[in-house]
Amino acid sequence: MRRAHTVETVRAAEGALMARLPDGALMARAAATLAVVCARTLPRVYGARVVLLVGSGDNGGDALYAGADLARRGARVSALLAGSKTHEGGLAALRAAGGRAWRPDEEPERADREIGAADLVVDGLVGIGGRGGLRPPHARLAVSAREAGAPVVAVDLPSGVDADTGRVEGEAVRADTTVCFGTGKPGLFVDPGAGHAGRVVLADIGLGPDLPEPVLEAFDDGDVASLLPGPGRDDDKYRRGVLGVAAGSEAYPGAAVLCTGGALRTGTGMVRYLGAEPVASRVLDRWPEAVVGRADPGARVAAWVIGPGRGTDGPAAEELRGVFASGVPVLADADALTLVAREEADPSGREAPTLLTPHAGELARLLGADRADVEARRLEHVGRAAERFGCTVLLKGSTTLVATPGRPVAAATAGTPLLATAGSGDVLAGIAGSLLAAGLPAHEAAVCAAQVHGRAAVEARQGAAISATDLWDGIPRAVAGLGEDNDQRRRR
Ligand SMILES: NC(=O)C1=CN([C@@H]2O[C@H](COP(=O)(O)OP(=O)(O)OC[C@H]3O[C@@H](n4cnc5c(N)ncnc54)[C@H](O)[C@@H]3O)[C@@H](O)[C@H]2O)[C@@H](O)CC1
Ligand SMILES: [K+]
Repeated sequence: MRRAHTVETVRAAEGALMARLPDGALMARAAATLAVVCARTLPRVYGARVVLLVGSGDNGGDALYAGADLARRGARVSALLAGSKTHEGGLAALRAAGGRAWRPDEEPERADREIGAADLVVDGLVGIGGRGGLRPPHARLAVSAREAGAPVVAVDLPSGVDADTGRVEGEAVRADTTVCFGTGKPGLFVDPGAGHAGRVVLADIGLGPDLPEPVLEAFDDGDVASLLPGPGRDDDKYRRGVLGVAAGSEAYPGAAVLCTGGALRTGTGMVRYLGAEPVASRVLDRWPEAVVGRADPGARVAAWVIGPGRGTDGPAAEELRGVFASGVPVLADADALTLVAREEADPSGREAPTLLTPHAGELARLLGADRADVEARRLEHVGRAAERFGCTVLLKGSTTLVATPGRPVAAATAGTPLLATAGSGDVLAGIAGSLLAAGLPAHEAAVCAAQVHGRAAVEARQGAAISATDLWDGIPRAVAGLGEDNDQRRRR
């Protein structure tokens, strides 16, 4: 699992470490790893054309020292000095190694040409000292780098991405690889920043002992595989968990079928679908293995999923209050979230695990915030919702975030735009509900479900457009794929 810290904590940790080390030692460590990654990106270092985009801070310094290393190994290195000043030591090292340096604001077309002809572009415009959208000439260089065919390696984070939030105002560099120093930055794992970072490589510069708890943890397939419950030899269907599904209504029967399918395909012991006819029969027609019964918040289940397509009328609100009053884990989605936003039901006093799964619009309503604000600062808003309702909140989107009070926010890294399709959220609710019923804590159930859901979309159609029902087939393949990865890891 990769960890991320805010700029403030990174600066504090760097300060503490630097006080114990000789001057320049930390930057030398950073630049050495950066040079190794750059060299690996090139088919051959000798003779390669490397363009460094250099801003006025230490991020530019890292790029210059790494460029000097590549120049010593025979690369033709050119540094475009975009800032009002330049890291002196780095510039001297580059020149001593035979690299060139010049100012692109004086000859912008020449800069475009040089970037266009490069074998590798290194983005050292701004790092954690960046504030707001990129200013000229940085912005123009970011665009040229994006349009050039060469791979782009970003230093610490892609310039133009806000390190703490992932926000992008205006232009930003699009990297193929980001080499981040000491620890991840949240903006590398939260969209839109995550979409600019490419592959994230962590360079250990010895910051570990000086770092506090992270603000964010990014979960990949291996992390999720080790958390997923497998069916044990002695398990029967009750031990694997009975999930109560209170979803769907006459107007929206599909939600009931989709959610039940999501749960069954994840491997839940048994689904009890609780709702009226004709929806119950529709569920049974598609999933004969489900057990159906009338709506009953007192039904004996290990966990509940409530809300998708269920409606927001008086009986729906009463049912939700009844389910919240039960002592078992509850996942509330869709219409249930509307009822919570209207204060017709309140999960905040619950002691059993509780998971709310809003998209940005629903989260905005839950917090009385603006949707565009939620989209722009997802990390902050998901954390705020978790505090407000005293439970776990999963914010859907291209990077799914999961917040639980007192814990680092989790990011699931398997998001895909393929999931932006009607009914996909109902399937997610079923997957997460199944994991709650199997006994996973809400935080783990949520992040595992998001990862499985993302992989299921990719598995289902190998990149082609999908509909929500395709996800059913993708789920077992996704779970099996995660397990394989884990087995391989164990064998190594
Ligand atoms: N502090 C340390 O110990 C280490 C720092 N390192 C590097 O140092 C970086 C941080 O260095 P700095 O604090 O000098 O900051 P940066 O190099 O990230 O950027 C600061 C400079 O960029 C300019 N700038 C800010 N926002 C801008 C914008 N939107 N458009 C154009 N210019 C803008 C500022 O005027 C300032 O001159 C890290 O990201 C990392 O790359 C590494 O060398 C590892 C060690
Ligand atoms: K950068």
